[in-house]
Amino acid sequence: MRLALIAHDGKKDAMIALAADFLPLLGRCRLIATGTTGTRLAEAHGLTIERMLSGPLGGDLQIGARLAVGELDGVIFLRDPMTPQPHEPDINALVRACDVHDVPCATNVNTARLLLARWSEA
Ligand SMILES: O=C(CO)COP(=O)(O)O
Repeated sequence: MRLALIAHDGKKDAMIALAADFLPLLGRCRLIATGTTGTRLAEAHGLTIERMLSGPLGGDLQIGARLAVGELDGVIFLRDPMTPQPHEPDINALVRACDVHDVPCATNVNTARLLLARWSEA
C-alpha cells in the first residue's frame, strides 16, 4: 500500500492524532508526505516517510506527479477550508488528479478514518 499524507497547518495536529490511531497500518505502508507534514509525522511517530517539498513550494505537485503515473494507492489530504492557501491551484490539481485516476482521497478526518479502517482490514 502506497499512501500520501498531507495536512495544512491548521490540520497538522489532527493528522498526528489520526496517524496515532492507525500506526500498525501506516508502519506497513510506503509513505510519502509534503515536507512539514512528513517531518511532524516522523518526529511524532517514528514513521519512515519520503518527504517531498513543502506544499507551497510544490510538494502537492510532486505527489500529484507520483499519483499520475500509478505510484500511489491513496491520499489523506487534511485541507484547512478556513484558511486561504497561496498554492490553491496546486491543491486543486492534486485533488483533481485523484479524481482523474480514481485514487481514493480523504480530505477530512472522518473520511480518512473510514478509509484507513478499511485498509487496515486488507
Ligand atoms: O501545504 C501543504 C499542502 O497543500 C502542506 O505542506 P507542508 O506539509 O509542507 O506544510
